[in-house]
Amino acid sequence: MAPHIVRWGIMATGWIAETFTNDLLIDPNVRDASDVAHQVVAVASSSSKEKAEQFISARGITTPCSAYDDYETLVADPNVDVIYVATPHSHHYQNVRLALEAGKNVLCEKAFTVNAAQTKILIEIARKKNLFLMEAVWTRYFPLSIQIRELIQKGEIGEVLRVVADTSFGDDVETKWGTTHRMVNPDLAGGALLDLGIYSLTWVFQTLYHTLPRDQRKPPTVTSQMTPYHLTGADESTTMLLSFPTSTPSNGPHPQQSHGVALTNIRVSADPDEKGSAGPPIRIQGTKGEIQVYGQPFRPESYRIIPKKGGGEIREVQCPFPGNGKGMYWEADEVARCLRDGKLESEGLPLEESIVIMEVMDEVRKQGGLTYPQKIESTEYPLQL
Ligand SMILES: NC(=O)C1=CN([C@@H]2O[C@H](COP(=O)(O)OP(=O)(O)OC[C@H]3O[C@@H](n4cnc5c(N)ncnc54)[C@H](OP(=O)(O)O)[C@@H]3O)[C@@H](O)[C@H]2O)C=CC1
Ligand SMILES: O=C1OC[C@@H](O)[C@H](O)[C@H]1O
Repeated sequence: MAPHIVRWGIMATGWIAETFTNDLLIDPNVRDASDVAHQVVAVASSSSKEKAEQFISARGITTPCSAYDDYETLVADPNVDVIYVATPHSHHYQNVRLALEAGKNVLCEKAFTVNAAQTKILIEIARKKNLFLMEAVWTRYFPLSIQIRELIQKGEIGEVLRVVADTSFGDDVETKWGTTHRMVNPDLAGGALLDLGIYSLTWVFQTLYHTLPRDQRKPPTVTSQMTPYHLTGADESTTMLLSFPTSTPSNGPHPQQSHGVALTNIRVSADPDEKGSAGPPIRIQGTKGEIQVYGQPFRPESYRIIPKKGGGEIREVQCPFPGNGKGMYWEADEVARCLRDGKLESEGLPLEESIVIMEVMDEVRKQGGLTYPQKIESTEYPLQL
């Protein structure tokens, strides 16, 4: 059967737009995804048309691909099926809304928006207009993540009661990020939480929340601490403790809560020697054993299943990246399949779950006293940022 072809429009030409587009251009057959195919048909840069043209030629795109010098023209292009939004967090609400208002489906980089109120409005608009919308949390679509969620659902490690996830870089923050880089710049909704902490939350949510039947998923309570970066006020370190209700009293003697510990830091590393000597950044602990995940939490490479004593052998599973990809093609394939099947959201990360995660981050910022400039917290539209 012929593959379902999706025509992408790329909004912005920065680092992740390059990486994502490179992955789109890898032949899906190398990852056994012959049911879908991707074409990059338009690229827009708010800086200049030349930048968009350079982006297209640097990727070696030889099929017809339009270059635009503004996002408005991109979202009006009738050849585009779906827009990939690759701008800083601060701009997601305005940029996604622009695309939705123009009738386009959207895949938007993480963190979805600056706050949950913005996310909710985007979802409302997408639903009203029958458009597909998804937060691009790529890690969720890795075969590794899918396998681990299935193992948990099959009861491989029993009831999962605790998950620890650490997404931390040990950078010389002042030298590496300065004050204006999007990683630390409050004007761009920078900081460890929205940039990296979301991956720790992803691991906590995809193991403790997403693995439950939908009607049993309940938002967690959260307590947290935050350390501001002295030069900008954005968080350089955030530590979160989440507590999920697990069962009703009628379920008998089971614990009533599972705990997620979500860590993020840009000054101390989860993997200081970059050889994994510090141990797994993710531990998923159940009553019958543990799953440990290795590699960066956003791009894990392997996992180990450690049964409780007497429960069998340790198993190690390597998860390669076919075609030398970064691993972003798996989320792109998910978008293509959803569009093919007429789905308006992805099962891997339902919109309701994106809202709950944004609400957790709102609460953590409230507890830590981190607010961003009013303009980027606003739900007003359109706004010139
Ligand atoms: N999934 C992943 O692994 C990763 C995801 N990300 C996410 O992707 C998004 C972008 O990050 P990244 O690509 O690293 O960022 P970059 O700074 O490299 O690129 C952002 C691009 O957004 C456009 N832009 C529009 N307005 C602004 C503005 N006011 N300031 C800066 N840029 C602007 C620019 O493109 P132009 O001039 O062409 O319009 C710019 O090149 C973020 O949401 C981030 O969290 C980032 C890295 C990895
Ligand atoms: O999303 C991300 O994942 C990879 C990191 O290097 C990057 O800073 C972050 O934005």
